[in-house]
Parts: sequence; C-alpha cells; structure tokens
Amino acid sequence: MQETDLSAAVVTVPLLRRMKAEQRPIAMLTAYDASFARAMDAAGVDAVLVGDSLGMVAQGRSSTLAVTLDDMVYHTASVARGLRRPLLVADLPFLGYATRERALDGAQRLLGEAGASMVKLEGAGPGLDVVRCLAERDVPVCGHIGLTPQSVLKLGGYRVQGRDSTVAARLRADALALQEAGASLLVLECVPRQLAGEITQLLDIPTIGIGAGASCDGQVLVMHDMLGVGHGSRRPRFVKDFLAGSGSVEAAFRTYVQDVHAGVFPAHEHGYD
Ligand SMILES: Nc1nc(=O)c2c([nH]1)NC[C@@H]1CN(c3ccc(C(=O)N[C@@H](CCC(=O)O)C(=O)O)cc3)CN21
Ligand SMILES: CC(C)C(=O)C(=O)O
Ligand SMILES: [Mg+2]
Repeated sequence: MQETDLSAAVVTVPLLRRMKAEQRPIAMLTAYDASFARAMDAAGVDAVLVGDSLGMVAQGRSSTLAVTLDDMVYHTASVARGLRRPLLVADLPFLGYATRERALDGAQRLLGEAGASMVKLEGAGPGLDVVRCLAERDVPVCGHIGLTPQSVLKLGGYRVQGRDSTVAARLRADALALQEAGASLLVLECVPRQLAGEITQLLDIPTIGIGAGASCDGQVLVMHDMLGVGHGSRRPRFVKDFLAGSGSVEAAFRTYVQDVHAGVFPAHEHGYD
C-alpha cells in the first residue's frame, strides 16, 4: 500500500486504527486552552486530550475529583477553537458516567456543545455497560485503565498498577472487555512496560501509554509536565521536560511529536518494571 502523508490528514478514529496497523506511533498531549491547543496543532500533535487533570494543573487541587462537567465543557470548547487537525478527546469527570443517563448527557455536551470527537472514561467493571451504551449510539469512547486517578481515594495514592499477577490478569481482561464493549482507544497509565506491550498486542484498537513503556501504539503526557511546570523535583518517572533544550513552547511540542513518532520517547528510564 502507498505510504501517504498522515501529517496533513485530519485525525479520525479510522486514521488512529490505521496508524496502529502501520506501527506509526500516535503523539498525544493534554491541553486546557485555545492558545496552547493552537501551538500543538502547529507542532503536529495527533490527538489532544482535555484531561480532568485540569483540576490539578489549572485549578490547583490535590486530585481530579472536584472537576465538574461544566468545567470540562468550558475547557473543551476553548481547546476546540485552537485545533484543526488533531483528534479532540475529553474526559468525563468523576461520577459523570455513574449512570447511562449522566454519561449520555456528558457526551451530548462534550461532543455536541464543546466540539470534542471522543469521550474518555476510567475503569471497566460497571463502566462497561456505559461504554456499550455510548458506543452503540455512535459516541466514540476512549477507555483508561491501570492507574485511574479518579480512584485515588480507594487506591490510596498514585502508584503503578499491575505488578502482581492477579491485577495484571484483571487488566488484560478489562482491556479486552472495553474493546468488546465498543471502545475505540485505550489509555494505559502507570502499567509495567511488558504488560502494556502484551495488552497492545492483544487488542485491535490503539493503546496510548503514560508511564507504560514504548510498546504502546501512542503516548500521552500532561502538557505542564512536559514543559517542566509544576512537579518540581518529585516528578513521576514518565515525565520528561521537553522545553529544556527546545527554546520555545512550540518547539518543545515539535520535539515531543518527533520523539514519539521516532520511538525515541519514552526511553527505558521513563517506564516501570
Ligand atoms: N500534572 C499531572 N500529571 C499527571 O501525569 C497526572 C496528574 N497531574 N494528575 C492526575 C494523574 C496523577 N498522576 C500521577 C501522579 C504521580 C505519580 C507518581 O508519583 N508515581 C510514582 C510511582 C511509584 C510506584 O508505584 O512505583 C513514580 O515515582 O513515578 C504517577 C501518576 C498522573 N496524572
Ligand atoms: C493523564 C491523562 C491520561 C488524563 O486522564 C488526564 O490528563 O486527565
Ligand atoms: Mg483524566
């Protein structure tokens, strides 16, 4: 098949699947406003996530739990105005998909009102029903397993998930169940690199890793982290400062995109065993 220039094409769900099939890594970043979104578009970022991490990096809270659907709609609409090419994904907030009705309302607002093209929700289990409900109604869904920050109170902190074989087996099963329920994309957060690679091989849908090694089909980082803003010296292993040595914010985004596309980022030191 002809190698087409994917750097110009508007990014869609089928294009992401094609990138997986052709082993072209997907470069994703989070954004929360139009100006940074515009710079990401210019830098060739493939997908942009309006993460509920905005509760931490924009609102200064210690977790993502207080973020509301109104907050997500406001930031997603702002980001959408800055984008042309990348696929725009928006997080459903904590308890925003506790029932099918809430999830459908959230999807209507994020896709219909704010301009996202996909919603993301954490976990499997009871969430599988909701994923099925959304997917059957043609709402593209991104799953998110491993370290799920909306579970921080139950998890007791932000720690790597899937180091023991019981949890690893559950993550494999959850990944397959999410694909089966109709998810189009899957974020793997803070999962040992080998397990993330196995899950990526198991699935037809693309995986996007954060702290999940280089074998995922794509990578995502929180924008503030990759610009060196916020974490100080106690930053998680998977964070790399791309602004240091790049000279400008847009150049940092470009370096990130190049490094993800070339398979240079993440390096071994950015992952977990
Ligand atoms: N700015 C920011 N970046 C993120 O990546 C992020 C957020 N906020 N907020 C929501 C969650 C929380 N995240 C975190 C936060 C801390 C670690 C962390 O310190 N991890 C330890 C792992 C320790 C272990 O279990 O081995 C590390 O040392 O990397 C990981 C993910 C990821 N998400
Ligand atoms: C870290 C990513 C995957 C996320 O969910 C967020 O930014 O909220
Ligand atoms: Mg999130």
